[in-house]
Parts: sequence; C-alpha cells; structure tokens
Amino acid sequence: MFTEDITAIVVDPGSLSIRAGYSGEDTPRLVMPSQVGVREEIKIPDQSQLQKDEDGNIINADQNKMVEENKSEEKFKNYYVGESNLKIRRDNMEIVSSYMNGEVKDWDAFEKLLLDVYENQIRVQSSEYCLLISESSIHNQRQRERICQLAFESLKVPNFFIVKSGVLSCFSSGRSTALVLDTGAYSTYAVPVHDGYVLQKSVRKFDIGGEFLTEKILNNLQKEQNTHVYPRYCLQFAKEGPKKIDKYLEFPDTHSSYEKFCQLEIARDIKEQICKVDDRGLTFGEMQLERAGYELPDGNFVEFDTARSKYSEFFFAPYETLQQQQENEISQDLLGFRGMHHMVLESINYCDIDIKRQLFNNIILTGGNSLLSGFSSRLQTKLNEISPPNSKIKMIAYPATTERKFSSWIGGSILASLGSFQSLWIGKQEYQDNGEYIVEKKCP
Ligand SMILES: Nc1ncnc2c1ncn2[C@@H]1O[C@H](COP(=O)(O)OP(=O)(O)OP(=O)(O)O)[C@@H](O)[C@H]1O
Repeated sequence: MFTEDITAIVVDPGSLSIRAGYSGEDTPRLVMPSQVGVREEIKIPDQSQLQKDEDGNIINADQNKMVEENKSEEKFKNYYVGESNLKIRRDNMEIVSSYMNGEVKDWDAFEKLLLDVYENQIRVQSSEYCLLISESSIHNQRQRERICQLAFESLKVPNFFIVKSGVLSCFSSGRSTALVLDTGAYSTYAVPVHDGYVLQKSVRKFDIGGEFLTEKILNNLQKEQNTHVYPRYCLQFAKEGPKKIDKYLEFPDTHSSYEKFCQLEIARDIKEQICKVDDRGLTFGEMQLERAGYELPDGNFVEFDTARSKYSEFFFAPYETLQQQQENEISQDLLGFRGMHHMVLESINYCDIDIKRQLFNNIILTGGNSLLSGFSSRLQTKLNEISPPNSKIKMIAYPATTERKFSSWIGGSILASLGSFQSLWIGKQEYQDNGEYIVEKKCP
C-alpha cells in the first residue's frame, strides 16, 4: 500500500484487456477483455403503454396494436461487456475491439466498457472518484481530448488526468528516466522517457505482439495438424465424465468473430503454456526434439515440437525466419521491423547523446508478451551483440508476472496517490471553463 486514502480509480486500457482499480493499491482489482460483444436487437414493447383493465387484461386492441407495431420495429445495438457476458454464446453477436494498438476503435463500445468498469465490476459511482487513465506513448491530441470529454460528460468524474503508458511504466520502477520496451498483445513500443516526459521523436512502434504467436498456434493446429479447435460452447459433455464428449453442437448463427474469439482463447492458453523464445541458439533439428503436449477442451491431445520456438524467432530475426519458413508475405505494418532489440537500439540512437548512457543503463522490459520464457535473456544477448562496445546495458525485467503485466497500471496507482500530484488534476470547473482542450495544457 502506498497511501491510506482511496481517492482515484486508475484505468489502463489495452488491446486485449483493460485493467482497473484503486490508486494506492499494488495490483488492479480487475482485468477484463477490452473486446465487447455487439448485437442488433429489437426493443421489447413497453408494456406500460398498453391499455389494461383493472384485472390487468389488455383492452382496446386496435390502439394497442398500433403501439406494438410502432415499437416492434425499433432496433438498437446491445453491448455485452465483461468476461462472464462474453462466455455466453449468442446468435449474431459480433466481437469488436473497443481499443487496439493504442487507439480507441469504437467509441460507443469504449464508453460501455468504462461504464461497466464502474457499475458492474468495481461497483462505485464514477462521480465520486477522480479518474487517472493511461494512453498510448505516441501523442494523440484528438483522442486524449475525446477521452477527457467522455470522462467529464458521460462518467461525470470530478477530476481527470491522462498519462502516457511509457511514463507510468517508468514510475512503477521508481525511475523518471529509462527506455521502456513494452510488448503487449498487438503492438510493441520502444519509448525513451526523460525526467518523466516521453521523447516523442525517438519512440519506435510496430504492430506486433503476443497475438502474432497466438494466431500462428491456431493456424498450426488447423492447417498443419488438421485439428479443428472446437470452442467450449460447441461441446456437449457426456454424463459419465467431464472429458467425454457426447456430441459437438452446431450453432449456424454464431458470428464468425465470436467463434474466432473463442478459438483464440484456447490457442492463447496453449501459447502461454508451451511457447518460448529460444535463447540457446538451437537448430531446427534440436527444436524438433523439444516436444510438448496439450489437451484441448474436447479431450483431444495435440503435440508441438518446433512450433514451440520457431514462430517467436520472428521477434528477434524477422527476415531469417521468413526465409526459413518460406513465407514471402510480410504485412505493411511490419516493413522495417528488424527485431525487438533493434527497436531499443534505434530508439536510443535517436535520443540526445547526453542521455544515451542513462537509457542503456535503464532498459525496462514490460508487457504480457515479454513473459514468454526466454524472451528477456534473448533480448539481453541480442542487445549486447548490436550495442556500441563501450555501452553498459542494464535491463530491468521484473521476474514477477504482475509487475511485468501491469507496470503501467502500477505506475498510475503510485502517481495518483502521491500528495504532490493532487494539485495537478484537471478539475470539473476547469473543464467547464476551457472544454476538452485543457487536457493539452495540463497533461504532458
Ligand atoms: N505468461 C505468458 N507467457 C506468454 N505470453 C503471455 C503470458 N502472459 C500474457 N501473455 C501474452 O501477452 C499478451 C497481452 O499482453 P498485454 O496484457 O500487455 O497486452 P495489452 O496491453 O492488452 O495489449 P497492447 O499492449 O497491444 O495494447 C497476450 O498475447 C498474452 O497471450
């Protein structure tokens, strides 16, 4: 605990999950999917408008028919938010990303997500707590202004602040200057932070992260191993035991995005359990000997050998991997990606010579993808290989999963509970006087 008073809610949105909780606490209270389910539904006629007699029987059939007819055509988008809601399969429910690669992709879904955090997850009134939210380390004026507007207008928060996630990761380790390598679900950033400010011109970002591997594992199962990955909702278990399938159910009206969402969940679990980054320089043959098995939800057993390490090679040797695996295609976003270690070096090289030494000495490794076994040691080895001979490299890679996964949230929790920070909040009155433009003046 950092403080006695609980005054703020800290929110750290990511492409795959959103983290939220009270300032001053060590870990977020909740981590939930940032994807939401959306379905077009028909409004159920308001029964109170139907004319009824004293006993509750419907009277005046013609007029009531008109009420029903007008109402019955009213369609609206229903949002299904949160893990338990997304576990339930619904016909035609599409999965949309509210937030992706540092950008709000669907403002309605994002608003619903934030409202759900307060109303159904943490269960507090948003009007009673200050809100500190993290944002992408790449400055996006229009987006932060809109988030500020959403916070004051929809959530009705009393005070608001927005901070770049690279800065928060730095604070989480008690530093104000460092190079943060944040590798998450869909994107990786190398962010130089100096005295609590992001050096914008030197930030490097590529749209690659842990979900690149998740997709590869799913693809490996489906195309190379010819194994259909049945989502859990398709499985009807026999009464005799939980692992005995009675039958595979079919739901033709399931939206393809929902089926994929459920399959990726399984592939992600496989990846987190068996994939790793090779940090011993294994040959393809040696990788083949390193087998690992996984039991799918339907009880089928699958095995992986080279797949455990070969896909993650892309993180450190993208061109060699493409050649070896005979893939010619590289997505436009990844043109110029030479590996995670090169991102770090390029970012430091773009900084002023005076701070380079300090950055080499403080390389913070964070983000869920960095938890892949072998990732940090391979990064360290590769950095040693490409850095100038006299540079002393010190990497800060916390062994604890929590600190690695939630470093931005933890930094926000510390910041929002500091006594010296309390005068920096954007207050409601300031927002009313200046509008959302105040965010550029007050939040670096
Ligand atoms: N123990 C683990 N081993 C391997 N990968 C892991 C582990 N834990 C989490 N991951 C991966 O980390 C990724 C999620 O990371 P993180 O939570 O930092 O992403 P995010 O903040 O939601 O997304 P982004 O940073 O792209 O906006 C997922 O691909 C997940 O599978």
